[in-house]
Amino acid sequence: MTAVLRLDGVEVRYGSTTALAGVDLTVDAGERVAVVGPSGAGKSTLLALANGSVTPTAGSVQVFGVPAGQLHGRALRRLRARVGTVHQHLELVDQLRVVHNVNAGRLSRWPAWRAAWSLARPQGLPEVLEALTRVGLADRVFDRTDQLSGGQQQRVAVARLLVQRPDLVLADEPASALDPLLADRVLGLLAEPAADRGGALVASLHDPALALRHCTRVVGLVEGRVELDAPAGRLTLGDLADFYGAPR
Ligand SMILES: Nc1ncnc2c1ncn2[C@@H]1O[C@H](COP(=O)(O)OP(=O)(O)OP(=O)(O)O)[C@@H](O)[C@H]1O
Repeated sequence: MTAVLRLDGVEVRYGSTTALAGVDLTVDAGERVAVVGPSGAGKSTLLALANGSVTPTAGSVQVFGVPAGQLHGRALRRLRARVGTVHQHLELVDQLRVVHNVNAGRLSRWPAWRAAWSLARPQGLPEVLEALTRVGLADRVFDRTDQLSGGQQQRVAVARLLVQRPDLVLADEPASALDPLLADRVLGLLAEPAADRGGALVASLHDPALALRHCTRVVGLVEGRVELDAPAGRLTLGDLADFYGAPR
């Protein structure tokens, strides 16, 4: 079986900073992986490798069996359509209405004329409304995105991913601005491709309880190295507190 994501001996350096050092990690279909670790441990860098926005200084990264970073043209677009990211900084266009930001999730599947036409007359509205309903924002579809709160904008980014329908979901702190009920709802949505379509979820999560509730596996990074890799079912909140070195 081809792994959804495979990192072999990966190192990433930004100038004199080593963000990841000798990381080996294989994520198989159906897995929901929580990436945990202190601030600066390399979690975002790991996710960025998986969507090709960062290339390794050493080692190799394969996504669905294909070397990421070595693709061009149609093959690259095909891979990008299968990988959906909820970025830590969301990457929404503030001045656009919510509908346009959600539709951005499927631009790679649309011809250029349809994408351009959609700015004047939004295309595929039923699917956009369905995605927004699932994140609890159906009533904000035509609002300007910068009029939404931080947590609402985070849910727009999740709705954008839902209309994309990716197989591999990469989520960088996707619930950081959400209340506990919404956080659970959003994690459930992000886990669907892993549960239903043979995809996978890799999510950076600072909340250990969310990680244990929604993920099948926990990978812990410390200073760019994998220091913990265990099935979520074998870990307790106390284990994760120990991992972070928190007093219990
Ligand atoms: N573009 C960059 N240029 C220089 N250094 C960077 C860059 N991106 C990340 N780093 C450094 O790489 C290391 C890992 O950063 P990364 O963002 O992957 O950590 P993180 O675990 O996601 O942190 P956080 O939990 O605070 O988001 C840090 O020391 C960071 O300062």
